[in-house]
Amino acid sequence: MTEKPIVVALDFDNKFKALQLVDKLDPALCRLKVGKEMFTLFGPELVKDIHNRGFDLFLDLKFHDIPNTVAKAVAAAAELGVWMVNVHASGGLAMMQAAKKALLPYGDNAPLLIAVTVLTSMSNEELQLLGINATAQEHVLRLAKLTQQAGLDGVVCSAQEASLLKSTLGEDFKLVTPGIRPVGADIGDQKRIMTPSKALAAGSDYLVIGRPITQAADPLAALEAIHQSILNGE
Ligand SMILES: O=c1ccn([C@@H]2O[C@H](COP(=O)(O)O)[C@@H](O)[C@H]2O)c(=O)[nH]1
Repeated sequence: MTEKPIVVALDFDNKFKALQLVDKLDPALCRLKVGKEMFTLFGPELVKDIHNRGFDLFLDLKFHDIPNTVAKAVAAAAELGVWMVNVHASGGLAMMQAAKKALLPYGDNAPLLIAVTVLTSMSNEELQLLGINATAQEHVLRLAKLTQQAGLDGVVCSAQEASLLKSTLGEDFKLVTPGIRPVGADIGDQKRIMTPSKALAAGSDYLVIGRPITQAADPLAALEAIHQSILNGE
């Protein structure tokens, strides 16, 4: 199992409340993710606040634009010193290659660069509505192969695709899986879900978990219960 597989998704509209939670968490036990909501509201200052508290940060901005623009955005993320950054694989091979190239000057200090395949909130039916005549699993595999061809470090997918991707693309290709729901948790808008321990058993390297922790009455207890469920293999 990857060291510190849990990535807590900080989706808050209030920086004070977010940092109150962060201050209760231990950077030795989890990593953090900041996405579009918090970065739009609070910007690079929030990234500094989180780094100052010793956490690895996944900047989940899912860049999707022409190659030149994405390359510059990814380099800007590297300047912030984040641990991981992402683009949309559907932006295409040239875009992903440009993003990868933009990180070369950062050498060993470059963030991990991954690509979103099919959002975990999407079902086979929604793909059909987009004119994609493939199942989510087939489309994830296609985009993950393209991502690997572009030289990226891994993909965002659902844990439901993890065993297929690990066996096809190899152990080193990182699988970052949102759509994680502990037994009994509210599913919300997620469609392709799995429990934390099953996701790890299926081959997920990192579990992105937001509302089951952040919206819990006691977020720290919720996180500890997830750790325990992993240790127990539940
Ligand atoms: O396919 C994707 C890509 C990103 N996400 C992000 O992960 C978290 C999940 O939060 P929950 O509250 O655990 O549902 C959220 O920040 C999404 O933007 C995703 O869910 N699926």
